[in-house]
Amino acid sequence: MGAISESKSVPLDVEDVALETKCLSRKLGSKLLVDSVSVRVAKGEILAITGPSGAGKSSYLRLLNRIDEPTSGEVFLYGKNYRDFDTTTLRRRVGMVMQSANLFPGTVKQNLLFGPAQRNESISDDRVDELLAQVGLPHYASKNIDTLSGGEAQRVSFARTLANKPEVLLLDEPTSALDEETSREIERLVVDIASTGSMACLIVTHNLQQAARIAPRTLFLEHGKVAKLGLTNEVLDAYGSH
Ligand SMILES: Nc1ncnc2c1ncn2[C@@H]1O[C@H](COP(=O)(O)OP(=O)(O)OP(=O)(O)O)[C@@H](O)[C@H]1O
Repeated sequence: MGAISESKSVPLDVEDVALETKCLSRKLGSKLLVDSVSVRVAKGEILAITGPSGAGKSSYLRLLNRIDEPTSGEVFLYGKNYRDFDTTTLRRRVGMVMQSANLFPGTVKQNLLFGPAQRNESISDDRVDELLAQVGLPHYASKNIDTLSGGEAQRVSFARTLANKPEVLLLDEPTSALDEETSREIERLVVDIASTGSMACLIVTHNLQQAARIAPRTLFLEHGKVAKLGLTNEVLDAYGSH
C-alpha cells in the first residue's frame, strides 16, 4: 500500500491529544449534517476523513474552526474548550487549507504578508523565505501569483496558513483540483508538515487510496455519523469498494 507517513497511529497520552470533538452535531432544519461525532486527534497525527458525497465531511471540518457553529457537542483544543478562544485566535491555532488556493492578485510575498497585516503584524523577509522553503518554493517571494501552476499556488496557500504556526491543520480536499503527480507532491508536503511541525492534521478526501498513502487512521462518515473510525487499512477493507 506504500504509506509514506511516519505519523502516530493512535493518541496514547491525554497530553498528546491536540483536538477532540465530543458528540459534535450540526442540524439544519430537520437534517443532521453532522451527527454526534466524537474523535480525538493526536499531535503529529494525520487523520483522514472520508465517506460518500454528502456524508458531512466538509460540514464536520467547518465546525472545527467555527466557520459554522455546532448545534450541540463540544470541541477541545489541547483540553481547552474552543469557545474559550476568540475566533481570530482560534483560526490562527486551527488553520485551514481549502480545495483551491484563493490567492489575492499580487506577489507570493504579498499573499503571505496579507493575513498578518490585517492583524497589524508583520513577517520578516527571513520568515517569508523560511515558509517558502518549507513548502518547497524557495526564491518564489517576488513571483506574481499569475505565473504559478496549480500545485505551486496550493503550496503558497499552505505557506500562508503555516505563517500562523497553527497547532491543528484542517485540509479540505487540498488536491482535488490537481493532477495525479502534483497531488502526490502535496501529499508528501502534508506528511512533512505534520511530522516536522508537530501539528495535528485532519484531511478530508474522497479518495481512500490517498488516505492510505498518508494517514494511519481514517474516519469514515455516512449520513453525518461515524460509520467507522480506525486504522486506514481496516477502513479500506470495509469501504474500499465504495
Ligand atoms: N449550507 C447548507 N444548507 C443546506 N444543506 C447543506 C448545507 N451545507 C451542506 N449541506 C448538506 O449537508 C450534507 C453534507 O454536506 P457536506 O458538503 O458536508 O458533505 P461532504 O461529505 O463534504 O460531500 P462532498 O464529498 O460531496 O463534498 C449534504 O447533504 C449537503 O447537501
